[in-house]
Amino acid sequence: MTNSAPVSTRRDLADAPLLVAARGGKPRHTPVWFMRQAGRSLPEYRQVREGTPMLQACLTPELVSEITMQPVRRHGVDAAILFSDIVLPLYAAGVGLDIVAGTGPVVSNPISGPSDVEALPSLDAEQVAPVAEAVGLLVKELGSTPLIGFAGAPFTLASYLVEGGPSRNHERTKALMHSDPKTWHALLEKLADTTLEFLRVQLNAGVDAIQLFDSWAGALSLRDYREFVLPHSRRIFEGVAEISDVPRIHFGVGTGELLGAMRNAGPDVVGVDWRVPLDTAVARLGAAEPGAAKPVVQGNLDPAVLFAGWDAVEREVHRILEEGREAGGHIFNLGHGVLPTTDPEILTRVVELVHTATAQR
Ligand SMILES: O=C(O)CCc1c2[nH]c(c1CC(=O)O)Cc1[nH]c(c(CC(=O)O)c1CCC(=O)O)Cc1[nH]c(c(CC(=O)O)c1CCC(=O)O)Cc1[nH]c(c(CCC(=O)O)c1CC(=O)O)C2
Repeated sequence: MTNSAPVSTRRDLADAPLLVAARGGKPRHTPVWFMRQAGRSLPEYRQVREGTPMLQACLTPELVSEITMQPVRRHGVDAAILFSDIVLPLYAAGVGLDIVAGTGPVVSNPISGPSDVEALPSLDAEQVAPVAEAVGLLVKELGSTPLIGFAGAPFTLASYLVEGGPSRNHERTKALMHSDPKTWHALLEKLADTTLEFLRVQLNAGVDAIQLFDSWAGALSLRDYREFVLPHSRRIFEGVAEISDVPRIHFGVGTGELLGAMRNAGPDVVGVDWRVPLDTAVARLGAAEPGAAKPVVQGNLDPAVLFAGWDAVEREVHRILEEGREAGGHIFNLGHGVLPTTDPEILTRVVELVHTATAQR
Protein backbone atom coordinates (compact mmCIF):
# COMPACT_ATOMS: atom_id res chain seq x y z
CA MET A 1 0.00 0.00 0.00
CA THR A 2 1.64 3.29 -1.07
CA ASN A 3 0.94 6.23 1.20
CA SER A 4 2.31 8.87 -1.12
CA ALA A 5 0.71 12.27 -0.58
CA PRO A 6 -1.88 13.05 -3.25
CA VAL A 7 -0.32 14.86 -6.17
CA SER A 8 -2.52 17.79 -7.16
CA THR A 9 -2.67 16.92 -10.83
CA ARG A 10 -6.42 17.46 -10.99
CA ARG A 11 -7.66 20.16 -13.29
CA ASP A 12 -9.83 23.05 -12.11
CA LEU A 13 -13.19 22.04 -13.52
CA ALA A 14 -15.26 23.82 -10.86
CA ASP A 15 -18.15 24.65 -13.23
CA ALA A 16 -18.27 21.28 -15.02
CA PRO A 17 -21.95 20.21 -14.83
CA LEU A 18 -21.03 16.73 -13.51
CA LEU A 19 -19.04 18.13 -10.58
CA VAL A 20 -21.57 20.91 -9.83
CA ALA A 21 -24.48 18.41 -9.79
CA ALA A 22 -22.49 15.88 -7.71
CA ARG A 23 -22.08 18.53 -5.02
CA GLY A 24 -25.81 19.41 -5.07
CA GLY A 25 -25.31 22.66 -6.98
CA LYS A 26 -27.18 24.06 -10.00
CA PRO A 27 -25.30 23.13 -13.21
CA ARG A 28 -25.87 24.97 -16.50
CA HIS A 29 -27.62 21.80 -17.69
CA THR A 30 -28.23 18.32 -16.22
CA PRO A 31 -25.03 16.34 -16.86
CA VAL A 32 -25.33 13.06 -18.74
CA TRP A 33 -22.95 10.13 -19.33
CA PHE A 34 -23.50 6.40 -19.81
CA MET A 35 -22.09 3.37 -18.02
CA ARG A 36 -20.27 1.22 -20.63
CA GLN A 37 -20.25 4.22 -23.01
CA ALA A 38 -16.82 3.08 -24.22
CA GLY A 39 -17.31 -0.37 -25.63
CA ARG A 40 -18.98 -2.78 -27.97
CA SER A 41 -21.82 -0.45 -29.05
CA LEU A 42 -19.26 1.65 -30.96
CA PRO A 43 -17.87 0.46 -34.32
CA GLU A 44 -14.73 2.49 -33.66
CA TYR A 45 -14.24 0.51 -30.41
CA ARG A 46 -14.59 -2.84 -32.16
CA GLN A 47 -12.16 -1.65 -34.82
CA VAL A 48 -9.45 -0.37 -32.45
CA ARG A 49 -9.69 -3.37 -30.11
CA GLU A 50 -9.36 -5.91 -32.94
CA GLY A 51 -6.87 -8.58 -31.92
CA THR A 52 -6.04 -7.22 -28.45
CA PRO A 53 -7.43 -9.22 -25.49
CA MET A 54 -9.58 -7.16 -23.11
CA LEU A 55 -7.29 -7.12 -20.07
CA GLN A 56 -4.21 -6.40 -22.20
CA ALA A 57 -6.11 -3.45 -23.70
CA CYS A 58 -6.81 -2.16 -20.17
CA LEU A 59 -3.02 -2.12 -19.51
CA THR A 60 -2.07 -0.35 -22.78
CA PRO A 61 -2.14 3.41 -22.05
CA GLU A 62 -2.60 4.62 -25.66
CA LEU A 63 -5.49 2.16 -26.18
CA VAL A 64 -7.17 3.07 -22.88
CA SER A 65 -6.90 6.76 -23.77
CA GLU A 66 -8.28 6.35 -27.31
CA ILE A 67 -11.16 4.09 -26.25
CA THR A 68 -12.11 6.39 -23.35
CA MET A 69 -12.16 9.39 -25.74
CA GLN A 70 -14.37 7.72 -28.39
CA PRO A 71 -17.78 8.29 -26.70
CA VAL A 72 -16.74 11.78 -25.57
CA ARG A 73 -16.02 12.81 -29.15
CA ARG A 74 -19.04 10.99 -30.59
CA HIS A 75 -21.79 11.79 -28.04
CA GLY A 76 -20.64 15.01 -26.33
CA VAL A 77 -21.23 13.43 -22.89
CA ASP A 78 -20.48 15.44 -19.73
CA ALA A 79 -17.99 12.89 -18.40
CA ALA A 80 -15.51 10.31 -19.58
CA ILE A 81 -15.22 7.07 -17.64
CA LEU A 82 -11.83 5.40 -17.70
CA PHE A 83 -11.83 2.35 -19.98
CA SER A 84 -10.98 -0.43 -17.56
CA ASP A 85 -12.76 -3.30 -15.86
CA ILE A 86 -13.68 -4.19 -12.30
CA VAL A 87 -11.47 -7.30 -12.37
CA LEU A 88 -8.40 -5.48 -13.71
CA PRO A 89 -6.72 -4.88 -10.31
CA LEU A 90 -7.09 -8.58 -9.43
CA TYR A 91 -5.55 -9.57 -12.77
CA ALA A 92 -2.72 -7.03 -12.35
CA ALA A 93 -2.03 -8.32 -8.82
CA GLY A 94 -1.53 -11.82 -10.27
CA VAL A 95 -4.90 -13.53 -9.71
CA GLY A 96 -5.42 -16.14 -12.42
CA LEU A 97 -8.42 -14.85 -14.38
CA ASP A 98 -9.45 -13.78 -17.84
CA ILE A 99 -12.41 -12.00 -19.44
CA VAL A 100 -14.16 -14.36 -21.83
CA ALA A 101 -16.17 -12.56 -24.53
CA GLY A 102 -19.85 -13.29 -24.17
CA THR A 103 -19.35 -14.63 -20.63
CA GLY A 104 -17.41 -12.14 -18.53
CA PRO A 105 -14.65 -12.64 -15.95
CA VAL A 106 -13.61 -16.30 -15.43
CA VAL A 107 -11.35 -17.22 -12.48
CA SER A 108 -8.98 -20.21 -12.81
CA ASN A 109 -8.90 -21.22 -9.13
CA PRO A 110 -12.03 -20.05 -7.26
CA ILE A 111 -11.69 -19.11 -3.60
CA SER A 112 -13.26 -21.64 -1.21
CA GLY A 113 -11.63 -21.26 2.21
CA PRO A 114 -9.18 -19.45 4.52
CA SER A 115 -5.98 -20.66 2.82
CA ASP A 116 -7.20 -19.30 -0.53
CA VAL A 117 -7.91 -15.93 1.12
CA GLU A 118 -4.45 -15.98 2.73
CA ALA A 119 -2.88 -16.66 -0.69
CA LEU A 120 -4.78 -13.85 -2.45
CA PRO A 121 -2.09 -11.42 -3.68
CA SER A 122 -2.38 -7.74 -2.73
CA LEU A 123 -2.02 -5.00 -5.33
CA ASP A 124 1.13 -2.92 -5.70
CA ALA A 125 0.73 0.46 -7.43
CA GLU A 126 3.51 -0.49 -9.88
CA GLN A 127 1.34 -3.32 -11.24
CA VAL A 128 -1.23 -0.79 -12.50
CA ALA A 129 1.26 1.91 -13.56
CA PRO A 130 -0.09 1.73 -17.16
CA VAL A 131 -3.49 2.82 -15.81
CA ALA A 132 -1.88 5.86 -14.15
CA GLU A 133 -0.13 6.61 -17.46
CA ALA A 134 -3.46 6.39 -19.31
CA VAL A 135 -5.07 8.84 -16.85
CA GLY A 136 -2.11 11.19 -17.44
CA LEU A 137 -2.75 11.11 -21.20
CA LEU A 138 -6.49 11.63 -20.73
CA VAL A 139 -6.40 14.63 -18.40
CA LYS A 140 -4.38 16.40 -21.10
CA GLU A 141 -6.76 15.44 -23.92
CA LEU A 142 -10.11 15.87 -22.16
CA GLY A 143 -10.00 19.67 -21.72
CA SER A 144 -12.97 20.66 -19.53
CA THR A 145 -14.63 17.21 -19.49
CA PRO A 146 -14.22 15.44 -16.13
CA LEU A 147 -12.73 11.94 -16.02
CA ILE A 148 -14.39 9.35 -13.77
CA GLY A 149 -12.18 6.61 -12.35
CA PHE A 150 -13.74 3.41 -11.05
CA ALA A 151 -13.34 0.12 -9.27
CA GLY A 152 -15.46 -2.86 -8.34
CA ALA A 153 -16.77 -3.07 -4.78
CA PRO A 154 -15.71 -5.94 -2.51
CA PHE A 155 -18.94 -7.97 -2.67
CA THR A 156 -19.07 -8.05 -6.48
CA LEU A 157 -15.35 -8.89 -6.71
CA ALA A 158 -15.76 -11.59 -4.04
CA SER A 159 -18.63 -13.09 -6.01
CA TYR A 160 -16.49 -13.48 -9.14
CA LEU A 161 -13.60 -14.95 -7.08
CA VAL A 162 -15.76 -17.41 -5.11
CA GLU A 163 -18.15 -18.44 -7.91
CA GLY A 164 -15.33 -18.55 -10.49
CA GLY A 165 -17.32 -16.38 -12.92
CA PRO A 166 -20.68 -14.65 -13.45
CA SER A 167 -23.40 -16.22 -11.29
CA ARG A 168 -27.18 -15.96 -11.20
CA ASN A 169 -27.68 -17.04 -7.55
CA HIS A 170 -24.26 -16.45 -5.92
CA GLU A 171 -24.82 -19.61 -3.89
CA ARG A 172 -21.13 -20.36 -3.16
CA THR A 173 -20.57 -16.71 -2.19
CA LYS A 174 -23.51 -16.65 0.22
CA ALA A 175 -22.59 -20.09 1.60
CA LEU A 176 -19.10 -18.82 2.52
CA MET A 177 -20.55 -15.59 3.95
CA HIS A 178 -22.95 -17.43 6.26
CA SER A 179 -20.87 -20.51 7.13
CA ASP A 180 -17.51 -18.83 7.78
CA PRO A 181 -17.94 -15.11 8.59
CA LYS A 182 -14.33 -14.84 9.78
CA THR A 183 -12.97 -15.94 6.40
CA TRP A 184 -15.61 -13.84 4.62
CA HIS A 185 -14.58 -10.62 6.39
CA ALA A 186 -10.89 -11.43 5.85
CA LEU A 187 -11.62 -11.78 2.11
CA LEU A 188 -13.54 -8.51 1.90
CA GLU A 189 -10.85 -6.68 3.86
CA LYS A 190 -8.23 -7.80 1.35
CA LEU A 191 -10.50 -6.82 -1.56
CA ALA A 192 -11.21 -3.42 0.02
CA ASP A 193 -7.42 -2.86 0.35
CA THR A 194 -6.95 -3.76 -3.33
CA THR A 195 -9.84 -1.53 -4.42
CA LEU A 196 -8.60 1.41 -2.36
CA GLU A 197 -5.06 1.03 -3.74
CA PHE A 198 -6.41 0.91 -7.32
CA LEU A 199 -8.50 4.06 -6.68
CA ARG A 200 -5.50 5.76 -5.04
CA VAL A 201 -3.47 5.22 -8.21
CA GLN A 202 -6.26 6.71 -10.34
CA LEU A 203 -6.78 9.66 -7.95
CA ASN A 204 -3.06 10.46 -7.74
CA ALA A 205 -2.92 10.39 -11.55
CA GLY A 206 -5.70 13.00 -11.74
CA VAL A 207 -9.23 11.56 -12.09
CA ASP A 208 -11.95 14.08 -11.19
CA ALA A 209 -14.49 11.68 -9.65
CA ILE A 210 -14.74 7.98 -8.84
CA GLN A 211 -17.51 5.38 -9.06
CA LEU A 212 -17.60 2.20 -6.97
CA PHE A 213 -19.57 -0.55 -8.77
CA ASP A 214 -21.28 -3.10 -6.56
CA SER A 215 -23.12 -4.55 -9.55
CA TRP A 216 -24.29 -7.71 -7.76
CA ALA A 217 -25.11 -6.31 -4.28
CA GLY A 218 -28.79 -6.50 -5.26
CA ALA A 219 -28.56 -10.26 -4.67
CA LEU A 220 -28.33 -9.59 -0.91
CA SER A 221 -30.99 -9.00 1.73
CA LEU A 222 -30.76 -5.67 3.55
CA ARG A 223 -29.73 -7.54 6.75
CA ASP A 224 -26.88 -9.39 4.96
CA TYR A 225 -25.76 -6.24 3.10
CA ARG A 226 -25.51 -4.32 6.39
CA GLU A 227 -23.65 -7.10 8.24
CA PHE A 228 -21.37 -8.55 5.57
CA VAL A 229 -20.75 -5.78 3.02
CA LEU A 230 -21.47 -2.23 4.25
CA PRO A 231 -18.49 -1.90 6.64
CA HIS A 232 -16.06 -2.75 3.83
CA SER A 233 -17.61 -0.41 1.27
CA ARG A 234 -17.67 2.35 3.92
CA ARG A 235 -13.93 1.86 4.53
CA ILE A 236 -13.31 2.47 0.82
CA PHE A 237 -15.31 5.72 0.70
CA GLU A 238 -13.60 6.93 3.89
CA GLY A 239 -10.22 5.97 2.41
CA VAL A 240 -10.94 7.89 -0.80
CA ALA A 241 -11.96 10.98 1.23
CA GLU A 242 -8.54 10.88 2.95
CA ILE A 243 -6.80 10.91 -0.44
CA SER A 244 -8.89 13.49 -2.31
CA ASP A 245 -12.11 15.53 -2.16
CA VAL A 246 -13.43 14.35 -5.54
CA PRO A 247 -17.11 13.30 -5.71
CA ARG A 248 -17.69 9.61 -4.95
CA ILE A 249 -20.50 7.72 -6.71
CA HIS A 250 -21.83 4.33 -5.59
CA PHE A 251 -23.91 2.12 -7.91
CA GLY A 252 -25.39 -1.35 -7.86
CA VAL A 253 -28.08 -3.27 -9.73
CA GLY A 254 -31.34 -4.45 -8.12
CA THR A 255 -30.54 -2.32 -5.07
CA GLY A 256 -33.97 -0.76 -4.49
CA GLU A 257 -34.14 -2.15 -0.94
CA LEU A 258 -30.50 -1.28 -0.18
CA LEU A 259 -30.42 2.41 -1.22
CA GLY A 260 -30.53 3.85 2.30
CA ALA A 261 -27.82 1.42 3.48
CA MET A 262 -25.68 2.20 0.41
CA ARG A 263 -25.90 5.89 1.29
CA ASN A 264 -24.60 4.97 4.78
CA ALA A 265 -21.42 3.71 3.10
CA GLY A 266 -20.70 7.41 2.60
CA PRO A 267 -20.82 8.24 -1.15
CA ASP A 268 -21.73 11.74 -2.39
CA VAL A 269 -23.96 10.32 -5.15
CA VAL A 270 -25.99 7.09 -5.35
CA GLY A 271 -26.64 5.51 -8.76
CA VAL A 272 -30.11 3.99 -9.14
CA ASP A 273 -31.05 1.19 -11.53
CA TRP A 274 -34.18 1.49 -13.72
CA ARG A 275 -36.51 -0.38 -11.33
CA VAL A 276 -36.98 2.45 -8.79
CA PRO A 277 -38.31 5.90 -9.87
CA LEU A 278 -35.80 8.60 -8.85
CA ASP A 279 -38.30 10.44 -6.65
CA THR A 280 -38.97 7.19 -4.76
CA ALA A 281 -35.20 6.62 -4.51
CA VAL A 282 -34.78 10.12 -3.04
CA ALA A 283 -37.37 9.28 -0.37
CA ARG A 284 -35.56 6.01 0.48
CA LEU A 285 -32.17 7.76 0.50
CA GLY A 286 -33.36 10.85 2.26
CA ALA A 287 -33.85 9.16 5.62
CA ALA A 288 -30.83 11.11 6.88
CA GLU A 289 -31.25 13.53 9.79
CA PRO A 290 -33.81 16.34 9.28
CA GLY A 291 -32.42 19.43 7.59
CA ALA A 292 -29.65 17.39 5.91
CA ALA A 293 -29.01 18.17 2.24
CA LYS A 294 -31.23 16.23 -0.17
CA PRO A 295 -29.40 13.25 -1.72
CA VAL A 296 -27.81 13.46 -5.17
CA VAL A 297 -28.83 10.65 -7.52
CA GLN A 298 -27.58 9.24 -10.82
CA GLY A 299 -29.61 7.37 -13.45
CA ASN A 300 -31.81 5.74 -14.46
CA LEU A 301 -33.07 5.00 -17.98
CA ASP A 302 -33.61 1.29 -18.65
CA PRO A 303 -30.93 0.43 -21.26
CA ALA A 304 -33.49 -1.73 -23.10
CA VAL A 305 -35.74 1.30 -23.74
CA LEU A 306 -33.10 2.54 -26.19
CA PHE A 307 -34.41 -0.22 -28.53
CA ALA A 308 -38.05 1.01 -28.34
CA GLY A 309 -37.90 3.86 -30.89
CA TRP A 310 -37.33 7.57 -30.34
CA ASP A 311 -40.86 8.48 -29.14
CA ALA A 312 -40.57 6.03 -26.22
CA VAL A 313 -37.01 7.18 -25.44
CA GLU A 314 -38.04 10.84 -25.44
CA ARG A 315 -41.02 10.15 -23.16
CA GLU A 316 -38.89 8.17 -20.69
CA VAL A 317 -36.08 10.78 -20.65
CA HIS A 318 -38.57 13.55 -19.79
CA ARG A 319 -40.15 11.37 -17.06
CA ILE A 320 -36.76 10.69 -15.49
CA LEU A 321 -35.71 14.35 -15.63
CA GLU A 322 -38.97 15.28 -13.90
CA GLU A 323 -38.46 12.67 -11.15
CA GLY A 324 -34.83 13.82 -10.79
CA ARG A 325 -36.02 17.31 -9.81
CA GLU A 326 -36.92 15.84 -6.39
CA ALA A 327 -33.23 15.24 -5.65
CA GLY A 328 -30.56 17.58 -4.33
CA GLY A 329 -28.80 16.99 -7.65
CA HIS A 330 -29.28 14.71 -10.69
CA ILE A 331 -26.72 13.15 -13.03
CA PHE A 332 -28.57 11.53 -15.96
CA ASN A 333 -27.39 8.01 -16.78
CA LEU A 334 -28.76 4.60 -17.70
CA GLY A 335 -29.86 2.18 -14.98
CA HIS A 336 -27.01 -0.18 -15.96
CA GLY A 337 -24.40 -0.35 -18.73
CA VAL A 338 -25.02 0.33 -22.44
CA LEU A 339 -26.08 -2.95 -24.11
CA PRO A 340 -23.62 -4.05 -26.82
CA THR A 341 -26.09 -3.81 -29.76
CA THR A 342 -27.39 -0.33 -28.87
CA ASP A 343 -27.55 2.13 -31.79
CA PRO A 344 -24.91 4.78 -30.89
CA GLU A 345 -26.99 7.48 -32.69
CA ILE A 346 -29.71 7.10 -30.05
CA LEU A 347 -27.22 7.81 -27.24
CA THR A 348 -26.06 10.98 -29.00
CA ARG A 349 -29.69 12.14 -29.31
CA VAL A 350 -30.29 11.42 -25.59
CA VAL A 351 -27.36 13.70 -24.69
CA GLU A 352 -28.77 16.48 -26.90
CA LEU A 353 -32.30 16.02 -25.44
CA VAL A 354 -31.09 16.15 -21.81
CA HIS A 355 -28.99 19.26 -22.49
CA THR A 356 -31.76 21.19 -24.32
CA ALA A 357 -34.49 20.09 -21.89
CA THR A 358 -32.55 21.32 -18.85
CA ALA A 359 -30.43 24.24 -20.12
CA GLN A 360 -30.58 27.43 -18.01
CA ARG A 361 -33.21 25.95 -15.67
O1 LIG B 1 -15.82 -8.04 -25.38
C1 LIG B 1 -15.37 -6.90 -25.17
O2 LIG B 1 -15.02 -6.06 -26.02
C2 LIG B 1 -15.24 -6.50 -23.73
C3 LIG B 1 -16.64 -6.27 -23.09
C4 LIG B 1 -16.34 -5.43 -21.87
C5 LIG B 1 -15.99 -5.90 -20.59
N1 LIG B 1 -15.74 -4.85 -19.77
C6 LIG B 1 -15.91 -3.71 -20.50
C7 LIG B 1 -16.25 -4.03 -21.82
C8 LIG B 1 -16.55 -3.05 -22.92
C9 LIG B 1 -18.06 -3.10 -23.19
O3 LIG B 1 -18.82 -3.06 -22.18
O4 LIG B 1 -18.42 -3.28 -24.34
C10 LIG B 1 -15.60 -2.34 -20.02
C11 LIG B 1 -16.24 -1.96 -18.74
N2 LIG B 1 -16.36 -2.76 -17.63
C12 LIG B 1 -16.90 -2.00 -16.64
C13 LIG B 1 -17.09 -0.69 -17.11
C14 LIG B 1 -17.56 0.49 -16.28
C15 LIG B 1 -18.95 0.89 -16.70
O5 LIG B 1 -19.89 0.02 -16.60
O6 LIG B 1 -19.08 2.01 -17.21
C16 LIG B 1 -16.71 -0.66 -18.44
C17 LIG B 1 -16.83 0.49 -19.44
C18 LIG B 1 -15.81 1.55 -19.20
C19 LIG B 1 -16.04 2.69 -20.18
O7 LIG B 1 -17.18 2.89 -20.70
O8 LIG B 1 -15.05 3.42 -20.43
C20 LIG B 1 -17.12 -2.48 -15.27
C21 LIG B 1 -17.67 -3.84 -15.14
N3 LIG B 1 -17.12 -5.01 -15.64
C22 LIG B 1 -17.88 -6.06 -15.20
C23 LIG B 1 -18.90 -5.53 -14.40
C24 LIG B 1 -19.94 -6.31 -13.65
C25 LIG B 1 -20.93 -6.90 -14.58
O9 LIG B 1 -21.63 -6.11 -15.27
O10 LIG B 1 -20.89 -8.11 -14.65
C26 LIG B 1 -18.78 -4.16 -14.37
C27 LIG B 1 -19.62 -3.14 -13.62
C28 LIG B 1 -20.37 -2.30 -14.64
C29 LIG B 1 -21.73 -2.84 -14.87
O11 LIG B 1 -22.33 -3.29 -13.87
O12 LIG B 1 -22.16 -2.75 -16.03
C30 LIG B 1 -17.58 -7.50 -15.51
C31 LIG B 1 -17.54 -7.75 -16.99
N4 LIG B 1 -16.51 -7.31 -17.76
C32 LIG B 1 -16.78 -7.64 -19.06
C33 LIG B 1 -18.03 -8.26 -19.14
C34 LIG B 1 -18.75 -8.59 -20.46
C35 LIG B 1 -18.44 -9.95 -20.95
C36 LIG B 1 -19.19 -10.10 -22.28
O13 LIG B 1 -20.44 -10.05 -22.29
O14 LIG B 1 -18.47 -10.19 -23.30
C37 LIG B 1 -18.49 -8.39 -17.82
C38 LIG B 1 -19.72 -9.09 -17.35
C39 LIG B 1 -20.97 -8.46 -17.84
O15 LIG B 1 -20.92 -7.29 -18.33
O16 LIG B 1 -21.96 -9.12 -17.72
C40 LIG B 1 -15.87 -7.32 -20.19
